[in-house]
Amino acid sequence: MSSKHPLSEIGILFKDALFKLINQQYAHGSKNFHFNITKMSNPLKIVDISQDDQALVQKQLLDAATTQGFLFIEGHDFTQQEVDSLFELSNEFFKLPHEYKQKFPIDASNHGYSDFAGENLDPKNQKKGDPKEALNFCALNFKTGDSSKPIPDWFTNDSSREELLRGVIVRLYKLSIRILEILAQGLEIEDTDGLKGKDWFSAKYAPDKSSGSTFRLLHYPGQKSLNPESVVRAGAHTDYGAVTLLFQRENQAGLEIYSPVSKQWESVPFVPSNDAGVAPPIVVNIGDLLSYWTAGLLKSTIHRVKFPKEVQETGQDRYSIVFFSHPNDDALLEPVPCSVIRNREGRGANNAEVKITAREHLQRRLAATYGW
Ligand SMILES: O=C(O)CCC(=O)C(=O)O
Ligand SMILES: [Fe+2]
Repeated sequence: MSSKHPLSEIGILFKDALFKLINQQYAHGSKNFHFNITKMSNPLKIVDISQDDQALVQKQLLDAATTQGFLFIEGHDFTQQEVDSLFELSNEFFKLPHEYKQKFPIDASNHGYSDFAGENLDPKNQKKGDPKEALNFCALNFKTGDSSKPIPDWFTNDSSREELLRGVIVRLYKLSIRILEILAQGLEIEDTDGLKGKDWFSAKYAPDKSSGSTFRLLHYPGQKSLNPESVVRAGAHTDYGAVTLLFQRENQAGLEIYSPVSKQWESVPFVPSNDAGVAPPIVVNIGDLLSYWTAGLLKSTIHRVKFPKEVQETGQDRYSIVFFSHPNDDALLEPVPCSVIRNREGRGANNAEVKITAREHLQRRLAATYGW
């Protein structure tokens, strides 16, 4: 278990206070809170990471990461067919008998099947766990895409399922590293001890060393009979890692962010691809660890999943596929050597008295979520 440290405490106190404020507004039915959600517009930037002008990519990515903390990226190399197959796989898995899925219960490392109501992402404000089920793959080796922990044999008994899974896991890891390199360049991190500034974050991402990185399949059943305004499918939370990548599907909306810019809940829509063969833009967000590491410059934005009215009317299930990218467990979260972060004195990892590892950071966040 990690030892507590004052700055993280301050961060948690701040978040608790913010959650409380949000929930007070919620309880009082504040119009601003409920009805200012812009349904069809997209509050997030879409950044094409394959543009020739990489300096522009760096600027756009950094701008999004320091404002909304969420963005879409296009110019990745995932095909529509691949993402369709992945959702098909997830769909089929969740259709398997409940008794089968329960044979792989989620463990203390966050690996395995998390049953309905098994996870409470907002324990301070929500009595019951979220109405969703999930399958987490942890202890991942990114040279092979394998987990060193048991995963349901439904995947491993079929080579096409296993291949698909492994390939996607490795490529999501690589894409997250690419994003971290672009951010490092945008931040103009200095070269240190033979380490290029560009590699400051990614140097702590050895593919075969243990990390908190998690690949996750999620299923939120549709619930036609419920009141959409009152039901939360995934409680308000921030992600724990460095960056998160998320695939979602058309007509299965529900993701919302508490925007640091507008100070309101905003819907994250599904954005279709411009090219039929290419998968839609991927949702990317900054997690707590990277926010801590960058002394709060990059924003780890609170988000949740709800039942928007249209989804409540159709009774659509939501499936999402998420990759939480974390540095190696032993990565020391040392102050980032660049002027824009150095100037943020006394915050996050800039506090010289407080040096924690990525593993310590993760352990305390998981403990809060699952009530360990
Ligand atoms: O399903 C979603 O869109 C959100 C999932 C999420 O935020 C999470 O699992 O951390
Ligand atoms: Fe999340």
